Amino acid sequence: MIRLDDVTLSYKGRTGEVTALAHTSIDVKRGEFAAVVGPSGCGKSTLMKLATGLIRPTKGAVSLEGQLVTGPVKMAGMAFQHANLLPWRSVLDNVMLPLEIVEPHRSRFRREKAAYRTRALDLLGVVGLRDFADRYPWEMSGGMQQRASLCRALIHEPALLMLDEPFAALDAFTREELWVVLRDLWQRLGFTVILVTHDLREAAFLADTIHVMSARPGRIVETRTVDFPRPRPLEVCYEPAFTDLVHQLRGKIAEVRQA
Ligand SMILES: Nc1ncnc2c1ncn2[C@@H]1O[C@H](COP(=O)(O)OP(=O)(O)OP(=O)(O)O)[C@@H](O)[C@H]1O
Repeated sequence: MIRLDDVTLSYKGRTGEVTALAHTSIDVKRGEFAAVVGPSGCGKSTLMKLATGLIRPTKGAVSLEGQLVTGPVKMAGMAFQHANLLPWRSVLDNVMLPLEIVEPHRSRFRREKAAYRTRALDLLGVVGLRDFADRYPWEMSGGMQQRASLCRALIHEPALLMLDEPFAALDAFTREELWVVLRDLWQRLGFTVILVTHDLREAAFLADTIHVMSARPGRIVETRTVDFPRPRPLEVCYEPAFTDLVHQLRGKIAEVRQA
């Protein structure tokens, strides 16, 4: 589905060149849930920008469905640490925003507004916000806003969902609720995910594959397959095998931070 082939990315800053990623290769299969973890500043956000074509690699290649990525990709939905909902639009209108921008929906949106509205309401139903569709973002908690932001990222049915620390600003209980929401959305809709996170438990609970990155210049130093059976209940997080995996990941990150 998406491949980074021996990618290096250097930023040209005022104080010279900064190599954010060096010789990074990653291959995410269609429908796979991949997580990327690593120390602060290791280039996780850079990897997301490369994968969605927002920046071009200095060396190496990025391809999506076998096609070289040369500009911003349309088939990706994105969500970030802050929900960034527009305060003057209702939750429903926020969720429908990409439909007003992304082709081919944009051309159809006016004609088929009722059908799109039904799709948005269905999606809000899946994340438990059906009754809040007419509310405004400032009337909702951070967790509710992040649920709406996930719906907005998925409304145009992207094949690829890119998540950059989407739950980092939430308290521990809300974060776990949102893990379950994301797990259920992914199981129901079958999109491919790349999740960037500092939270090793989050990666271990949600992902099929975890890529561990080294400190700058970032590179993938380890890829782990997570084979806890699905559907995974939250209780899996209290099993010894889960705790062992999280400890091993933590150990690896500590090792590469010191390297
Ligand atoms: N536009 C830019 N110009 C120059 N340097 C940049 C630019 N964007 C990022 N960098 C540098 O590249 C490195 C990687 O940045 P990036 O944001 O990808 O890391 P990150 O792993 O997402 O960080 P964090 O975990 O702290 O969010 C950092 O050292 C950063 O300072």
